Formats: sequence, structure tokens, C-alpha cells
Amino acid sequence: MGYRFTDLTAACQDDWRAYIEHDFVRSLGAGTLAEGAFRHYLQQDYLFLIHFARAYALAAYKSRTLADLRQAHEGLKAIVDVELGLHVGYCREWGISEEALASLPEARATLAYTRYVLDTGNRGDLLDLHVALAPCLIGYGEIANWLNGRQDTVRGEANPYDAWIAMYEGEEFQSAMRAELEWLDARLADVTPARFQELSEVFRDATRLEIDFWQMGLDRAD
Ligand SMILES: Cc1ncc(CO)c(N)n1
Repeated sequence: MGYRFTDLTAACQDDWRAYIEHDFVRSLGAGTLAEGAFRHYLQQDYLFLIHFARAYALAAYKSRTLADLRQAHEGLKAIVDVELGLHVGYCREWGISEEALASLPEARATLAYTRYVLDTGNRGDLLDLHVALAPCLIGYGEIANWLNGRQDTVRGEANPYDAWIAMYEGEEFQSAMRAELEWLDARLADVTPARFQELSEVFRDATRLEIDFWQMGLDRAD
């Protein structure tokens, strides 16, 4: 007993590395990612963020304490008021209008991932839901930091995807990631080995679905 977040990544080390160090991420960092792949990813990520916001609404519903309710409320507000606004603005810079976003067909990888998170939260409790969301929030923060530590990563105007890295290395996202790590470490500290096993399966499945999300971008799959 006495688990913490790093035990979840350790329990699916190969999948976790395959997600963090995916070819999509590497080529985005090097600035060599095909524009069409990035555009497809951005469009699907708009749909992802809408369901991500719904997952925070579910977290509010699943909350037993005012502190948890507040945390879910803050997460929902951050996605709806800040992240989605930024995303729409960012898509516009890439020539994707809000009307185009509103009428997008949802790719299977987006459907699978977002509905998996919502189903896991519905089936389980608040901890299940947070563990299903952890690869998103903690993973993207770790990806930005991993990219920054690499020789092959190109920053500034020479990389058309520089703003994407900047968003996830930024203090706002990084502090949300640290808060999530703290919350998870506190909750995982007193779960039983059997419960940890259940949670590590949720974490691994969500991580595999993040891998599919990157691959969907590379393949422009629908
Ligand atoms: C698919 C996906 N995972 C995580 C994040 C981080 O919020 C995102 N925007 N999209």
C-alpha cells in the first residue's frame, strides 16, 4: 500500500512511453509534422475538449465534498472559458473556422477515447474518473517537458507548432498538472492492492487510447 501516481505509469511503462514519445509528438517537436496531420488532430481535439468538459461536469456530479465540487467546477470553467476559446482562436490561425469545427464528423479514435472516459466515470467513483483523465492532463504536461529536454526539438519561429508546445509548457497548464498529481497521490496513498490493480487497468486503457489519438492524427483516420 501507499501508492502514488508514478506507480500507475510504472505499471504500464511501455504504453506510457509509447504515448509520451509517439512519432506524432517527436515530429511536432522537430517541426517536421505534416500540416494535414496537425490540422486533422486540431479538429478532432476540439471535439475531444467538449467531451473533456463533460467529464468535469460528471466529476462535479460525483463529488462528495465541497472541495471536490469546487475542483470539478474550476476544471469545467477552465476548459469552457479558457481552453476551448484558445483552441478556436488557434484553429482560426490554421484556417479552420468555428462553423467548420461545429459541423465536424467525429473520428472513431475520438469517440472511443472520450466515451471511454465518460463510461469509466459513470461506472466507478471520482477516483476512477480522475485516473481515466490523468493521461490527458498529466500526459500533455509531461510531453511538453519531454520535448523541451530533447536536442531534436526546435523552438521559436522555425517550428510552426511552437505555440502548441508553449501552451502545454505554460504555467497555467503546468500548475493544473501539478494540482492533479497532488490530488491523485493523496487518493492513491490508501487504496488496496486490488483497487490499485483496477485503477492501473483504467490508466493503461486511457493511455492506449491517447496513443490511438496521435495515430489518428498521423493517419488522418476518421
Ligand atoms: C487528446 C487530448 N489529450 C489531452 C489533452 C490535454 O488537454 C488534449 N487537449 N487532447
